[in-house]
Amino acid sequence: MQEADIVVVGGGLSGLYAALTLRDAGRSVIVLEARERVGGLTYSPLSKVLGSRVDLGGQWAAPRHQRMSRLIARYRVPLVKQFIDGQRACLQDKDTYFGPMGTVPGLSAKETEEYGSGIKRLYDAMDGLAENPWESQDAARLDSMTFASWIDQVAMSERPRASFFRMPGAYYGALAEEISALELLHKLRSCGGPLWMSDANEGGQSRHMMGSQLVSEGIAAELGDAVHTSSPVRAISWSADSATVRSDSIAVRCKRVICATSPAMISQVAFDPPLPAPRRLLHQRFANGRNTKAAIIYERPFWRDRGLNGNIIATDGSLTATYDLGGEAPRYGILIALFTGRPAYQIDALTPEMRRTKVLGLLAQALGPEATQPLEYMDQVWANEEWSGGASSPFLLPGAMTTIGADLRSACGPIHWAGTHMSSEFRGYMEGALAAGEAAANRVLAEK
Ligand SMILES: Cc1cc2nc3c(=O)[nH]c(=O)nc-3n(C[C@H](O)[C@H](O)[C@H](O)COP(=O)(O)OP(=O)(O)OC[C@H]3O[C@@H](n4cnc5c(N)ncnc54)[C@H](O)[C@@H]3O)c2cc1C
Repeated sequence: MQEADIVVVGGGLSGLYAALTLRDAGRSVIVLEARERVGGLTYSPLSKVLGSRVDLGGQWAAPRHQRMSRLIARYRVPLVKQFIDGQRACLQDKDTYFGPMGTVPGLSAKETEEYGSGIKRLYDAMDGLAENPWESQDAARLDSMTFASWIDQVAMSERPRASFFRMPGAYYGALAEEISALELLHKLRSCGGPLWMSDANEGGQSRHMMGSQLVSEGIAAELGDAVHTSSPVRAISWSADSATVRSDSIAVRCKRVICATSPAMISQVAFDPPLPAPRRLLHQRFANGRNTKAAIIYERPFWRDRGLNGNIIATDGSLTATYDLGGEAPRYGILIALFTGRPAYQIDALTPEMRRTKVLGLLAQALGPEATQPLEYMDQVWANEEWSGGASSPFLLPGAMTTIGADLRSACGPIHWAGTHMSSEFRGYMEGALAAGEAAANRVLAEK
């Protein structure tokens, strides 16, 4: 049996950053990661055509994401300004509309005005929340409804209303019909609000990495042989001040444990004694959403010839969005396509070959027939991933935040919690994962 001060369960960004923080403070740490790779929801396979990495998980990181920005610089991860010169396309059934970024091409002036009023209502609701959302004046009411019920209170016609329904999917993979309104509003607030989050000019989508997994790999390299991959944790036995963590490859006795996986994954670990009821109930009330991402490489960015910037959205719910990742002067055409929330349910039901045909068909509707002839196509269905069970971020169901949300960060004896869903800033994002990892490490360090 090995020994360490702290065992971290999960080698995603949150667990790795917790381990780095503890190691830098002089503690001995062991990280146990189930997959054969580190990075969790940051996953950047090699593109054979590009000869470099492409991201099928987290990717955009703005300067406001301070921890992430420091690590990007530290590990020299390629960072590219989002290309947005030209018009975006919007799919509506068989039709395609074109217009400037920041607008929804094809919406009438009345629909655009209704959408704007809805956004104002959303910001008013977000701004009224307390830092601990369960302490907000309106907490009980907002937590008693799904975001779909919240939308019902705003007078909007069909298409602006549908845009609001897609919001939880776009940002967290969730359906409006399942996520607590309080949870969604708090998540959006913690991430800077939807207007900033989706702003590809100056905001949350203004810069993207080409290889976000390089950050996780960089931290893992610093931690060296303290990181064990292919080592899924199956059991944790614990007392007031120590624990033994058993994975498929190793058993470690330690003083503290930080669990940095999604709650759905933690529920598969056998705890002895069992976790206290509030904690178990909390884990059961976190759901995972759906998020499927494709990367498509072309000989050249042919859409730019027609004044298009490669950004496609859809008011018919066929896809969430596509983006041109080539930057200013690309050698190849590089697109990524996102299917999140309800569009992911549709695409995930297809075979890999049918998925490819479907994605290329949608691209061709907006960009022209050349879109059906890529040099390379890759995709990742996150719902099929054994050690994630969905993406892009665990979210709470109605009623949970106001009843057991206050237990979110409490330790259970020697067991502490991390993961992006635990963060009070940029919750659901890579920056949130780092912040939650750092906070968990600091809570451990603050103990005697
Ligand atoms: C398609 C997609 C697009 C995204 N886009 C963005 C974006 O542009 N910008 C952004 O900031 N964020 C984005 N995100 C979200 C971001 O990637 C995540 O919030 C972040 O990476 C989560 O990190 P984490 O460490 O909290 O969790 P995870 O990455 O889920 O890490 C948990 C780790 O625990 C491991 N594990 C699970 N069970 C066990 C076990 N029993 N034993 C040992 N290990 C276990 C898992 O294998 C995993 O490695 C995106 C996510 C996806 C999927």
